[in-house]
Amino acid sequence: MPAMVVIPTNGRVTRRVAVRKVHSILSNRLKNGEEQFLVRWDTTNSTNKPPLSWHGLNELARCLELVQEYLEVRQKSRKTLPSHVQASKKRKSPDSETEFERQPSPLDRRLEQTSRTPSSRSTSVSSAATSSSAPVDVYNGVLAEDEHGFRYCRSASGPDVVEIDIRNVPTLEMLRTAQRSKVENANVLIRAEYIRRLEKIPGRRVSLNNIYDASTPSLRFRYIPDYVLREGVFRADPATQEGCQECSPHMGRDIGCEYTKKCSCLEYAAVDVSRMDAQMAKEYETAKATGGNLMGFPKKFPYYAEGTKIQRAGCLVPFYLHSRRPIYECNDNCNCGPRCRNKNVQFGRTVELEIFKTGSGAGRGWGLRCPQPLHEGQFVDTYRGEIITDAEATRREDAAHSKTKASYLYSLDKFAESEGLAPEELYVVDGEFMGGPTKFMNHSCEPNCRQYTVSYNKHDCRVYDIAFFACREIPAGEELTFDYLDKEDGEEIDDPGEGAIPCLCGAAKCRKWLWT
Ligand SMILES: C[S@@+](CC[C@H](N)C(=O)[O-])C[C@H]1O[C@@H](n2cnc3c(N)ncnc32)[C@H](O)[C@@H]1O
Repeated sequence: MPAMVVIPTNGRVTRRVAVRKVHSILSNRLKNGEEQFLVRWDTTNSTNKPPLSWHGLNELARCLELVQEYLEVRQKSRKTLPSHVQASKKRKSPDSETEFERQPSPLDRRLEQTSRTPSSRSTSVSSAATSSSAPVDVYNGVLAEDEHGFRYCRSASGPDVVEIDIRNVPTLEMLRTAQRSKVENANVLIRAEYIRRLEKIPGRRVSLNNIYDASTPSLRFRYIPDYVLREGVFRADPATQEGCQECSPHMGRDIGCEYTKKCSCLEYAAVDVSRMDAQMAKEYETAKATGGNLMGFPKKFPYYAEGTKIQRAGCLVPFYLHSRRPIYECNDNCNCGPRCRNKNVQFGRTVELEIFKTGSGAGRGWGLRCPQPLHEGQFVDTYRGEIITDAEATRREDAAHSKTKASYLYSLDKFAESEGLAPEELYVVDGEFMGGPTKFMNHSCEPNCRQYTVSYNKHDCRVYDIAFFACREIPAGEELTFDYLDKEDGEEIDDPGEGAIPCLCGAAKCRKWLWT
């Protein structure tokens, strides 16, 4: 059942609009001091006269996404409006549409004229406005309520209906009014809604900070705790998720599976040559040369244990930090217990994060930072999103017509070479429309974080986690960045390609372009 739709506001009753019937928002105005938005309603047939009606923010509380999209377009078009539409700079932000000098377009004049003659009928414009001064509230329809009590506008015609052709909307008059009408309350509500959603993210607090303008990141973006698998994407059968069985069942944060040398989760982990005697080192060299089994050799554990270097507990050890080796964590099927120190990323984020506006001077849009200092090797968060096929990723990239799209796409290609996977067999994570706060991590040519492959199932070479770790000590409040290119030192770098985005990371060794 839908939530209650009638809410009392200042003694009045407000009905929410039927969100699913809303097509888009086309304009804004102030009426009696209230910020209102012109809603275009969906129709079953294509028509040049779809129903349109003006509604206040109380009624639109459930379609703030559309209000935000409209405001973004309005903001962009403000810069490109012809001068005769732009507000005179001499006048100071009038609060009401009656406060500025009007220069009605022919259509506006007609609307105005017909609204004064209720009985007149016109093929394109008619009106039932009872007062000549009353602004028109509904076009091409009449207000109605659906079966749940939500308000909408349905198509109607007749002498009482003001008609308008959608091709003329917004009219010049509407554009002028819109440009001069404040939208402060809308911006405040949009920001509050975004913060409400951030508060629902599991784990430590994620906050929003923008000292530069009234904008808020898109409400279209959905925060999700785990990957969303799209068509044609499959995870390996959970039965293949082998757990280590020969490890002791009481592994804790201070001791881990590697001491048994039999941990099958660490089977593919890096071998720790420093813990071998001469005999074992010889056997290891032979096994390596002949492709033999490396089980039984001591393995390098990815994370520092509790109690050894207390400051660094859970941080990546330098060997992993400075390599591109995948990290294999223990999983639910392991014998080692829930607190095994070889479990870290799977417990999720443990640091606070802040999404912040970098400012027009910086030019990187929104960014991410941590209000507390981070240690070298400390886990920050994973990258989340929809997992799509390689073909779907190509389709989305082509449809986007912009290099920006590529910066949200991560190919899960870590095991492509070792497992002989063809490019078209690979999956891609798209974090543009749904994901986590790491969506806001910008690129730097001298980054303070790096992305690592973390797997919980060595038999699934196509679905694994991408986890960000601090690659050096990071002071509180420093922007968290990583290198979008992520090449090995000395590895050849391709040309950035046509339409490449200039890099604004500001690093001394900046490569000047964003390789997306
Ligand atoms: C994954 S998003 C990061 C969040 C983004 N800044 C935002 O406001 O939503 C990647 C996009 O951010 C911008 N960006 C990231 N790093 C940048 C950099 N070093 N210089 C310029 N733009 C950058 C580019 O537009 C890029 O396509």
